[in-house]
Amino acid sequence: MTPNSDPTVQPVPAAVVHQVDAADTTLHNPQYAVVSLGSNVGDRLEKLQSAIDALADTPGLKVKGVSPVYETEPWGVEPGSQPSYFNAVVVVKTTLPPSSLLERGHAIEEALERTRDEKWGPRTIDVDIVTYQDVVSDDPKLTLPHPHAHERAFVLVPWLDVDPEAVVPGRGAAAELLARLGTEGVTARADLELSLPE
Ligand SMILES: Nc1ncnc2c1ncn2[C@@H]1O[C@H](COP(=O)(O)OP(=O)(O)OP(=O)(O)O)[C@@H](O)[C@H]1O
Ligand SMILES: Nc1nc2c(c(=O)[nH]1)N=C(CO)CN2
Repeated sequence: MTPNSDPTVQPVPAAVVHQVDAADTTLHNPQYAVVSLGSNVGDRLEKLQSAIDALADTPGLKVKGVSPVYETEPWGVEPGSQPSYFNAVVVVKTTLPPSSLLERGHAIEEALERTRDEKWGPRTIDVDIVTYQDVVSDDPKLTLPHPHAHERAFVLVPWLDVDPEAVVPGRGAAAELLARLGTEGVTARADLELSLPE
């Protein structure tokens, strides 16, 4: 039988071949992203762990590293106006594009009953995309790197624990940025631990 003589075999349209090839490239080309987690309402450690577990349950995403836990003074608000945060940083390897990773972050925030009452208000959980590879974008829906990452010691300190060579694209080495900022208000909670899901 010649290749095209079987009447049950339909030719695959070129557009579909192209899409499948593109998807295949993505599947074989996972990207690294850095995600910052913060909680200052409820059982803060449990919220961070639930967010990590939910990230690990995401198809197309593997959690590669989880930082230690830090207790941090609320940044960007009146001192004493909010409870302290627990913060951590997670490194993930993913085939999800940045927009889908953001959507997943929002879904995790919703599942953990995050409310959005005020800018930088207290929250059960905050899931921020710090970097997605070395992508730079000023889209307000997803700004990359995160527009405040370079000025937040509560992001840079745990990030440097999991990646001492970390770089904020367009801003420079995280270690140098942190040296300028200082680590005041960021305290290691060595008595607490987050686990990397199996
Ligand atoms: N890198 C990013 N990571 C997460 N959200 C982002 C990012 N860039 C832009 N956004 C947008 O910011 C919007 C507001 O996010 P959110 O309510 O979590 O802000 P916030 O946590 O109060 O402040 P901040 O973003 O300064 O930490 C989101 O709906 C999202 O579309
Ligand atoms: N210490 C600390 N301060 C914050 C945090 C946070 O996660 N930790 N998140 C904010 C909004 O995303 C605003 N301020």
